[in-house]
Amino acid sequence: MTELVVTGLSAGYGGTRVLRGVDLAVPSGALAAVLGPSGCGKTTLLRAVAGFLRPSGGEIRLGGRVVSGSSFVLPERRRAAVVPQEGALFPHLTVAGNVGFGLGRARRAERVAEMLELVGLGGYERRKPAELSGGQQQRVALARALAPQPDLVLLDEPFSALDAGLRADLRADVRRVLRAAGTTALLVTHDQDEALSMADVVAVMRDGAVVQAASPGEVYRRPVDVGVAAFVGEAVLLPATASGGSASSPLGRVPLVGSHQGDGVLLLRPEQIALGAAGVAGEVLGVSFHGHDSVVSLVAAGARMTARVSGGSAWGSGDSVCVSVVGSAVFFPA
Ligand SMILES: Nc1ncnc2c1ncn2[C@@H]1O[C@H](COP(=O)(O)OP(=O)(O)OP(=O)(O)O)[C@@H](O)[C@H]1O
Repeated sequence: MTELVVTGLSAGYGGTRVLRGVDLAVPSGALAAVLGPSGCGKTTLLRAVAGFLRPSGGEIRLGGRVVSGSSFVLPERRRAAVVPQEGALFPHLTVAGNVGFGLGRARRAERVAEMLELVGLGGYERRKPAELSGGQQQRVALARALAPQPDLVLLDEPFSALDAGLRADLRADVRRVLRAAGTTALLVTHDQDEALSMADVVAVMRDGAVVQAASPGEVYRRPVDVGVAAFVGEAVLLPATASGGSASSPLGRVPLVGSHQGDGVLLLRPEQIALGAAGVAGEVLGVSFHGHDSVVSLVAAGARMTARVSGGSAWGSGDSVCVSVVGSAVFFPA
């Protein structure tokens, strides 16, 4: 059982502080995605957990053992494996040589075969990395990371170099492989789709701290503030005045999650904005088609917003529409 618990972690480079009190708990066997804008400290957190960086304060526990804090455990003694962005394979070694690198001789061949089977690359043992696609190379990198049976796998934007289709396939595969191995994992990404679709826990970072860590559904539906709301998924933010379980807004009275009083901001998601026969009058500003759905930008009662409608949109620029709200909104007091 390898729970990862990070408490009040501070770290930086030279005199510059990057992590400012990071708190994060990843249950044993869970995958946590660390999501945040460029430069917020995601990779720095991963490097501190791996042991490549000595934190200036706070604590990291791995499976109950302090690896950073009152004592400092060297990276090679942490039983953590890193899967970097790309280019991590030894080019002169075969696939089998890469996966078996660092394994004891006794069970090496058996373990290599087992790992390659797990990542769907049985039969590729003799290939060189240059003879593999980008996605296959990342699978080999994952197989190599898992081969020594680490307690924790650290993935640093492992899909960023791949095209969209391959990325989606590989995400699902990596999730399956990590679950099958029962390994606790930390995935650094700036891709919200990746975080929401893969993770058990999404940790949103901002300015060197975790501002919310919860299940993907919780972070999407109950973001802790407007910043998280706008960063995770698309947000429709409307001025509103709350009284009890509902609020008055440009789209009329909207039911709220919880009870509030006074002025603030309403959060709705584009799929909660319905275009139909009833509601507040609005005008379509533009439509972007995405295959499975379309995003309609519009203005209603002086407020700009976007609606997500399934399939091809029946609307076009300049059309008059009636706008209503589906479900309840999160309210952030001013
Ligand atoms: N080796 C280093 N020396 C000095 N400063 C660094 C070093 N590595 C990163 N930084 C700085 O630390 C801050 C956080 O960097 P980090 O790589 O952790 O961010 P990130 O959230 O992973 O960003 P990205 O999504 O762009 O990879 C940035 O301001 C960066 O410039």
